[in-house]
Amino acid sequence: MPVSIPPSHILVTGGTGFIGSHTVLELARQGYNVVVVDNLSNSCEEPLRRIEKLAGLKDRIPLFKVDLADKDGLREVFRQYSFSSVIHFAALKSVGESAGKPLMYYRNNITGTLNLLDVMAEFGVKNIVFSSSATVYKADPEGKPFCEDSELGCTNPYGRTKLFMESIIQDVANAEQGWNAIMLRYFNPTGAHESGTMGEDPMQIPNNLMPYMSQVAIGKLEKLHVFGTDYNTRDGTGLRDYIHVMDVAEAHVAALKRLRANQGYEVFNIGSGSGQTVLEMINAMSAACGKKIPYSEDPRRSGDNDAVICNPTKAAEMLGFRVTRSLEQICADLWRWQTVNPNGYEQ
Ligand SMILES: NC(=O)c1ccc[n+]([C@@H]2O[C@H](COP(=O)([O-])OP(=O)(O)OC[C@H]3O[C@@H](n4cnc5c(N)ncnc54)[C@H](O)[C@@H]3O)[C@@H](O)[C@H]2O)c1
Ligand SMILES: O=c1ccn([C@@H]2O[C@H](COP(=O)(O)OP(=O)(O)O[C@H]3O[C@H](CO)[C@@H](O)[C@H](O)[C@H]3O)[C@@H](O)[C@H]2O)c(=O)[nH]1
Repeated sequence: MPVSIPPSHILVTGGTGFIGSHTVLELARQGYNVVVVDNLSNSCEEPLRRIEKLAGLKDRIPLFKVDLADKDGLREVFRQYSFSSVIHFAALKSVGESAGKPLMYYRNNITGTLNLLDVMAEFGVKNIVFSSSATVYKADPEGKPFCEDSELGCTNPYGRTKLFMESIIQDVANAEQGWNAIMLRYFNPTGAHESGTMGEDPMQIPNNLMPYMSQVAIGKLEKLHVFGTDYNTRDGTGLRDYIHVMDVAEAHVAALKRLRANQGYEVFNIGSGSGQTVLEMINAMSAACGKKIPYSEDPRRSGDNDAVICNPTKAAEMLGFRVTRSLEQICADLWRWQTVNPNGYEQ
């Protein structure tokens, strides 16, 4: 009798969140079998229903409502499915909140990652793509683009959890044969899926520029606060490297393929290579939605840097990854998502 081998799956932690859900969509579209683990602390199940429709799936995407703190719950997922790789998005991500609640951030992000790595090792799953961030880089006063070997160092607990998690994964990969680990350091993911059916759905008042701005544009918030006009940039406002969330999703599929090259531990920047100031983003979003976005010029937000730009060369050369979506598309897709879903996934 031939033995039937169960199909292998990709485990996506945090797969109902903003970047996770767009990545699950891209994986499903490319024919991968996906299983999601998420405690739904910052998301809901609805994105999975929308992915199933968009990708034309006949079956539901399995979702385990498990907290990564629950090691037994995680083991049960690994007992039920055979995984070839894990994409690990699940984390708390607010820089400001992390300064006030550092222990919550260290506990959630680091304990969660330790448990995940333990269970992966127990079940012999040794391929991982990890969500890291440009926040791990030490601020550069001249605003030079960051390369993967630029100096590291960050000033907030959230960023430090990312640095620690990178180091933990690197140590595990160095200690034991067979691990392949890819750290993706994203710059500023934003935008939404072009269908207008998926996007970012902040549970509270958004902290980040683009979701805040789109809620101002639709009239849910009164005006945008421009944090600082005296930065060392072309118009004095903060400059960042914004990247379409579907480009970020595609970078994950490229990274999954790269895991097969058995290169051990690798780090890649994921950004466009060019930056826009806050005032330039206001103009781009105003053009997309056809109305003025009211704003006031306010003092700097503590901890912000002048310019944060990516050098994307390594990802282009080794992952074959390049951004294909423009700033105009980022704003148009974000606006479509906001107008079609003024209350996010809540219906
Ligand atoms: N959005 C950005 O600008 C950005 C930039 C750089 C890096 N990142 C990183 O990318 C990842 C995804 O970010 P996002 O913007 O999609 O955030 P998100 O909050 O939308 O998604 C994270 C998901 O993880 C889940 N989660 C959190 N802690 C968990 C736990 N202990 N157990 C199980 N599930 C848990 C949340 O419910 C949520 O669905 C995060 O690791 C974040 O730090 C995000
Ligand atoms: O209401 C707002 C929000 C932001 N900004 C400015 O807009 C720029 C972008 O800010 P934001 O969207 O909050 O992104 P960052 O502070 O660059 O941080 C993001 O990008 C990092 C990677 O570069 C990630 O690690 C963080 O989690 C993610 O929040 C900065 O100059 C802010 O000062 C405003 O002027 N008004």
